[in-house]
Amino acid sequence: MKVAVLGAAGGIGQALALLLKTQLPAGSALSLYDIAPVTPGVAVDLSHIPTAVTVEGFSGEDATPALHGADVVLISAGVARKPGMDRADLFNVNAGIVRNLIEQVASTAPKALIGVITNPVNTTVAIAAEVLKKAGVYDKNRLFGVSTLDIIRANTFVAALKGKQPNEIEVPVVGGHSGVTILPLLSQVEGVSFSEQEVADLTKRIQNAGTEVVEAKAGGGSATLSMGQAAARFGLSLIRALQGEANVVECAYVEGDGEYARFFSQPLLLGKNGIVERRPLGTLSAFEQQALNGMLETLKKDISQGEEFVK
Ligand SMILES: NC(=O)C1=CN([C@@H]2O[C@H](COP(=O)(O)OP(=O)(O)OC[C@H]3O[C@@H](n4cnc5c(N)ncnc54)[C@H](O)[C@@H]3O)[C@@H](O)[C@H]2O)C=CC1
Ligand SMILES: O=C([O-])CC(=O)C(=O)O
Repeated sequence: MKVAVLGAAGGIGQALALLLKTQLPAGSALSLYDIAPVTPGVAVDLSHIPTAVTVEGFSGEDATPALHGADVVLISAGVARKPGMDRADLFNVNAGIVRNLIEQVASTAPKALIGVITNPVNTTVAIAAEVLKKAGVYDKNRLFGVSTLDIIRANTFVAALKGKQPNEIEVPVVGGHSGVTILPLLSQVEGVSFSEQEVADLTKRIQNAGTEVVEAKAGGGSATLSMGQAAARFGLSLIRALQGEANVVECAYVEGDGEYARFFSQPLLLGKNGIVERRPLGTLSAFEQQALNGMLETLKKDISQGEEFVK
């Protein structure tokens, strides 16, 4: 299996590359690309770690040398937030970067499973879909917005509140990946229950967790290490599914049946061709139903901004 990371010299990219170098199955290939000239050096650095995963690094304007034969492409290229900014403020710079990189994926690795990390995810995934469509290679079962960070944060916060081990907790998080569009389904977490106040407070903390990191880093960027971990979890799940493992389920932001919005994060059964089954959201509490209704206008606006950008 070959995994390409685009944006590999950045904060997320380097953390992700390290985790993939140490956790991909033996015999895998890791291919790193970033516009930054340091990228081949990042690959040389990683290549000294004794695992059976080969590493190559490419820099400059052309991503295609990194993409040949890629089974999975994870994209974190672009700019990150500073305090006072919203994820949507990244659109002006990141929309063009994602369009350009997806055009190269479309021409070089059209069958790859693509995970978009670059913000604003609610919009960049719509851009990616439209670019792939224009190129005639769009398959909605192969394109994912990576929202795994919301899930691992939710697991951490719930475990801490309830005195559980973080690995015992799995919170489905649905919707999108910014502000009110992030909706943790706390009513579905097994083995714990919450007061109304706890639900309100936890939901708000999970929705604002990105901003919590941006403010704590005080102008030095946004979440990189936790996002590296989240992207590694998601990328490794894609690889396990591609290799035929059964029952690999992850939430991600994908095109579905449009019941709520064209793109929506929901639990997905993954397989050798990407999404095998979009799982229903299940029973929602009154709080969750209200939050779901309340997010749709924002989410739809974010999506149409991406669609319009490519038109
Ligand atoms: N989906 C999610 O949950 C999360 C998404 N993010 C987003 O991920 C993105 C990256 O964040 P960081 O790694 O912290 O930023 P960073 O600034 O540390 O790294 C970004 C990398 O992208 C590269 N880059 C810029 N333009 C490029 C281009 N045209 N082609 C190739 N590479 C290019 C830069 O050289 C840099 O190495 C941001 O948009 C951020 O908002 C961040 C955290 C969570
Ligand atoms: O908040 C940001 O800008 C980065 C991000 O998406 C997150 O940490 O969830």
